Amino acid sequence: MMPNGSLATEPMSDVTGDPRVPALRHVHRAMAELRRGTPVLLRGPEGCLIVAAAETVGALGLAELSDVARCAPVLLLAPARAAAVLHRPVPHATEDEAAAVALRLPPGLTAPEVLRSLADPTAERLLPDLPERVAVPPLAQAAIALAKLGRLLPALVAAPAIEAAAGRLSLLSVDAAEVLAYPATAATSLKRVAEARVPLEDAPEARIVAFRAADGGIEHLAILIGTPEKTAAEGGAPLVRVHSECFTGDLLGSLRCDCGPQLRGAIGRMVQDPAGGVLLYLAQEGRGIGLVNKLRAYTLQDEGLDTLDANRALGYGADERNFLVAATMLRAIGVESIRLLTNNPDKVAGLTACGIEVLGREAHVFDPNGVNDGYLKTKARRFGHLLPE
Ligand SMILES: Nc1nc2c(ncn2[C@@H]2O[C@H](COP(=O)(O)OP(=O)(O)OP(=O)(O)O)[C@@H](O)[C@H]2O)c(=O)[nH]1
Ligand SMILES: [Zn+2]
Repeated sequence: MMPNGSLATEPMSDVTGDPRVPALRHVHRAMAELRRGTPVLLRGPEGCLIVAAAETVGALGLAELSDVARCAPVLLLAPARAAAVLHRPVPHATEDEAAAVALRLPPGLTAPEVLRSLADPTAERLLPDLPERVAVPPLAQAAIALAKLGRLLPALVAAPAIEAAAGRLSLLSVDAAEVLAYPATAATSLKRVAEARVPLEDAPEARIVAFRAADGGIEHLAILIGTPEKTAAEGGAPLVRVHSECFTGDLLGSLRCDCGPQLRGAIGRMVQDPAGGVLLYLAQEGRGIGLVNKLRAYTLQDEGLDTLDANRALGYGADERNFLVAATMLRAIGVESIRLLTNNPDKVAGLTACGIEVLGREAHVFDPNGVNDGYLKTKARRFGHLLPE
């Protein structure tokens, strides 16, 4: 603590020569390349794979990819999306096959709009015939992971490639291992970068501490209510809420979810609690799939899927969040034993696995509002949320 009671902020890691920075930098740049439709070269012991996101790639990116490719490109899809495209289950034998299914792309199917229709279940279906399933190239798992990190649909045009050719076109290359390690590396590199007192309507003494990872990505926030650090220093367990950002619910008051009432309700509970509280506001919108994909998931939910199946139909897992982010922030604040405000047993397990001692769970239930009734029921039925009898 600084003499005035504020938390010391720390210089960014590249200043201090953090060895994690180069790997984080490569992966962060690679995500941005995919997002703007530029191919990226993945390197691994098995060779190189040139990939471009089906959602964003255009004619230029496809031409660059073909220049570098050693053979005709395939389309990599997350298995759940591939099953929908092929109208049949897609069993897998290897780790790469569990992460991705490869489909042959006859020349006419590489038009950007056809690729997008294969990637996106909410897009108009343009494909006349079912594509053929082919062998999954090495590094497919990292390719799918990179698209997900970029909050893109997990669907990529991909081909084994020659590294020198990619270099000639100035295409970015990144180690597949760095991509797979990125979530944990970024989470453990989080540092406090700013702190301010921000009186809130419901909590006049609130403070906000901002955290940034060494990749320079989007910041996560901790809202401190009362004196949770003092409670922790004296051996007590403050109340903690791990809240994943929800633009629609938190800011707009969307009725589709229960996030708004849970956010305000958590602050209200913490103000009343003599131990104080920490509300972690994590930049993991849509359970980690991003706002754009959450909107796509909503479209699928309007067509009859529930919140879990909608995520899967997009090629994402049911919950893509990384609770190491929360654990790292709590440790930085000095709070390692907590009472957790949640109905979600996965949050308790996730934080415990990251070394946080969850001494108790407190329910955080709000009545359905007439629109989110099905969503809340799905959370209880399919995510195992614990609701009072
Ligand atoms: N993908 C997806 N995300 C959603 C949907 N509805 C809400 N979310 C996101 O879910 C996250 C909120 O989840 P949390 O409030 O942490 O809730 P939880 O994991 O259900 O557990 P609790 O702690 O019990 O509330 C936010 O990031 C929302 O944007 C949906 O239909 N699809
Ligand atoms: Zn929400």
